[in-house]
Amino acid sequence: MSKNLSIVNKDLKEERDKINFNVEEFTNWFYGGAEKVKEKKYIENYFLSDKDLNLELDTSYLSYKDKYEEAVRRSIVVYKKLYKLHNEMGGTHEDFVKIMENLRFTMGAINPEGNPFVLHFSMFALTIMNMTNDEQKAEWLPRIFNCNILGTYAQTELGHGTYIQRLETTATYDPKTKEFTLNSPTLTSYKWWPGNLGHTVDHAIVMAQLYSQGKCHGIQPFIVQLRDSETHKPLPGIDIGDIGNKVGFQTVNNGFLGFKNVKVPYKNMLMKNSKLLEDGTFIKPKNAKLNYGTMVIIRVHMIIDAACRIAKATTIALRYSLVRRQSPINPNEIEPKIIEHITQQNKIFPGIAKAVVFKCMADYLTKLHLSITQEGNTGNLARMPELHALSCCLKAVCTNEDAKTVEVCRLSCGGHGFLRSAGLDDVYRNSTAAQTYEGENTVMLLQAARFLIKSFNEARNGGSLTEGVKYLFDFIGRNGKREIFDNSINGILRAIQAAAAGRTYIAWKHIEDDKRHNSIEVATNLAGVHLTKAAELHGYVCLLQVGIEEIEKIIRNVSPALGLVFKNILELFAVDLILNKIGDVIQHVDISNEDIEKLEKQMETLFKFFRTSAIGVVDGFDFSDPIIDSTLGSYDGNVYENLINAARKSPLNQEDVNRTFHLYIKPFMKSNL
Ligand SMILES: CC/C=C\C/C=C\C/C=C\CCCC(=O)SCCNC(=O)CCNC(=O)[C@H](O)C(C)(C)COP(=O)(O)OP(=O)(O)OC[C@H]1O[C@@H](n2cnc3c(N)ncnc32)[C@H](O)[C@@H]1OP(=O)(O)O
Ligand SMILES: Cc1cc2nc3c(=O)[nH]c(=O)nc-3n(C[C@H](O)[C@H](O)[C@H](O)COP(=O)(O)OP(=O)(O)OC[C@H]3O[C@@H](n4cnc5c(N)ncnc54)[C@H](O)[C@@H]3O)c2cc1C
Repeated sequence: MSKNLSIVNKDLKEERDKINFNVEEFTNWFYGGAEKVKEKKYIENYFLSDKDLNLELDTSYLSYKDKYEEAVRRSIVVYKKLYKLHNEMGGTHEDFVKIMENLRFTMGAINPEGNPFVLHFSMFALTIMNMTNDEQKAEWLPRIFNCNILGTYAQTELGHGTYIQRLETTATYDPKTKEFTLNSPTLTSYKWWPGNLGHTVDHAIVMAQLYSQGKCHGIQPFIVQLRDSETHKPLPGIDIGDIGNKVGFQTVNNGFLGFKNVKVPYKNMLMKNSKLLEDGTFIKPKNAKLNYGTMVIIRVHMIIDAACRIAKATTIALRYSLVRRQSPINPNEIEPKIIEHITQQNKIFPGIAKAVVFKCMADYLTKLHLSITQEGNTGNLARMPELHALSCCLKAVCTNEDAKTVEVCRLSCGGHGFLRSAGLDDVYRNSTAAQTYEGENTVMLLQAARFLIKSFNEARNGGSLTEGVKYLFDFIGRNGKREIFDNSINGILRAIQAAAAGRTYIAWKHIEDDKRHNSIEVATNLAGVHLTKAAELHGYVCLLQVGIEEIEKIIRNVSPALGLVFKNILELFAVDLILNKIGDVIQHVDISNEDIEKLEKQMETLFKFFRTSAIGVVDGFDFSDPIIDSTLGSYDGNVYENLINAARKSPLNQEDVNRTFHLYIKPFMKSNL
C-alpha cells in the first residue's frame, strides 16, 4: 500500500540504498509498535481501496456546493464501511477507537478540505461522554454511536469566541414546565463557526448562559435538537445556515445558529459537573472550569495532528529535494540535487526533527491527560490547572511551529510548491486554522503565562512547584547571576530554561512595577508581550525536556543504528532551537560569540550526518501515496511525470479552445480597440 509499483527515480533509489538503519523499526516506533503499523496499513487499505469513493475525482476543481456534497457522499461511504469493519473486528469500544484513530489520516485523503462529520465523532461525542450523568449517557450515547442523531459543539458566537464567560445565548429555566427556553437576544449572540452545523447535523451541544430563579449561573452545556429527524428542516425558532467560503476547511460546513424561544427539556442540560434541581436550584460544580473539559482534550489531541502535518510536509519537501537538480555548486560540475545546497537542508532537516519531538510530546501529554483525568474522576482536581496551562501552551507552540514549518516546506519546493497538486496547500490551511480554533494561540499563551507567574511567585516565596516549572527555582537561586553555558544537550536545555525563567521574571517585574499605578489586570495586560514570550519559551523548555527524556528511553530500546539517528534528531532539534532563540538566551545566559559559532558549526555537522538518514526517517513516517497526495512527494519520486499528468487533468485542458476565445478574446483582438 505505501509504495506504488512504478519505477523509482534513480536519484531517490540511490539515496535509499545508502540508508544505514532499519526504516521499519522507525515506523514501528512512530506508530507505537509493529502491530499498530499492521493495523494502520490494513485500515488504510480497507477504506482507500473502495471504488465507490471515486478518489480519481479531483475535488479541488469543484464548486463550493459540489465539494460539500461530494464530501458528504464520500463520508457516508466511509462510515458505512467503518461500522462493517467494526462488527468484523469484534465490535468493542477499543476496536472503534482503533479504527477512528487510523481513519483520521485516511479521512484527510478522502476529504482533503475537511470532514463534514468530524465534530460528531470528536467534540460532540466526547462532551456527551465526559459531561453527562449516567442517565444521560444511557439516553444519548447509543443514538450518537449508531448515528441516529448527528451533532456538533456550538460554543463560539459572532461576538465572542475567546471570552466565553460573555457568551450571550440564554437558557432560561421554568420549573413549572420543566423546560429551558433558548434565545439569541442579539445579532452578536448568534452561534458562529461550529463545524458541521450549517446543513449536516441535527443536534448540537449548545453553550448558553443558564438563568434560573432570576439569577445567571454562567455558561452551561445543553443538548439541543436543531432539525427535524425526517425532513431535516430547521425546527421552529431555529435560524441556521452555512457561514460561507473560508481560507480552508471548505467542506467542514461551519455554520451559524440563532434561537427564538426554543424549548429544551430539563433532562437536556448536561449534569455531570453543574447541577440544576427540578425546582430550579443551581448546584455549583467542584470547579467551574470543568465545563471546559472538551477543549482540553482536543488541545491535547492537536499536538499529534501538528506532528503529523509537519511529517507530511517534510516528506514532500525532502523527496522533492532529492530528485530536483538545480544550480551547480562548483561551476563546472553537474547540477546537484537541491538538497546539497546547505540552505535547503536548513529549511527541511529541523522540521523533520520537530515532527519527532512533537510526537514524543504528544505521547507524554496523552498519558498525563489520562492520569489527571483519572485523578479527577476520584474527586481530586488539584492538577487541572497544570494540565490546562500545559495543553494551552503546547497547543499554541506546536501549531505555530507547524504552520511555520509547512510554509517553509512549500517555499523549499520553489514554484512547484505553489501548485495545488504539490499537496502542501491543504496541509498549510489545516495548520493555520489550528492556530485559531480551540483557543486562539496568543490567548492560549497568556493562559499558560498565568500559571508561570503564579509559579514564579510561589518559587519566590519558597513554596513548592510542579515538576515542569522547577527550573524557576534555579533562576531564583542564581540571584541575578547568569547561567553559564555549556555545549551539551543538557546545557542547551538549561540555557532555554534560563531564558524562559528570565523572561518570566521580566514579565513579573513589569507587572509588579505597573501595579503601583494600575490594577493588577491592567498591569498584566501591559506585560502581555513579555508574558507570551515567556510562555512560548516555556513551551520549548517542555518540548526539549520531554524530547530528551523520551529519546533517551527510545535509544535504550532500539538498535544502535537507529539510536544514533534519534540522537542526531534530538541534537538537531536542540541546536536549531537555541540558535533561533539566541536573542532571549543572550539576555540570561553567559554565552560567548565562540560558543555561538560552535553551535553554528555543530549544526553543519549534524546536517552532514542527517543527510544520509533523512530519507529513511521520512519514509519511516510511512505516508502512503494516496495519503501524501502530492505530485512532488510520491514514493517513486517521478515528479515531472506526476506534474504533467496532473496538469493534463485541469478542466481547461479537456478542450483545445476555450469558448471565451470566440466570445470575448477574438472580438477584442479584432476590434482594433
Ligand atoms: C481528535 C480530533 C480533533 C479535532 C477535530 C478536528 C477538527 C475540527 C476542527 C475544529 C474544531 C474546533 C472547535 C473549537 O474551536 S470549539 C471552541 C473553542 N473555544 C475556545 O477554545 C475558547 C478559548 N477560551 C477559553 O478557553 C477560555 O475563555 C479561557 C481563555 C481559558 C478563559 O476562561 P475564563 O473562564 O474567562 O477564565 P479566566 O477568568 O480568565 O480565569 C482563568 C483561570 O481559569 C483557569 N482555567 C481556565 N480553563 C481551565 C481549564 N480548562 N481547566 C482548569 N483551569 C482552567 C485558569 O488556569 C485560570 O486560573 P487562575 O488560577 O490563573 O485564575
Ligand atoms: C476553522 C475553525 C473551526 C472552528 N470550529 C469551531 C467549532 O466547531 N465550534 C466552536 O464553538 N467554535 C469553533 N471555532 C471558533 C474558534 O474556537 C474561535 O474562533 C477561537 O477560539 C478564537 O476566538 P475569536 O474568533 O473570538 O477570536 P478573538 O478573540 O476575537 O481574536 C481576535 C484577536 O484578539 C486577540 N485577543 C482576544 N482576547 C484576548 C486577550 N484576552 N488577550 C490578548 N489578546 C486577545 C487575539 O489574540 C486575536 O489576535 C472555529 C474556528 C475556526 C477558525
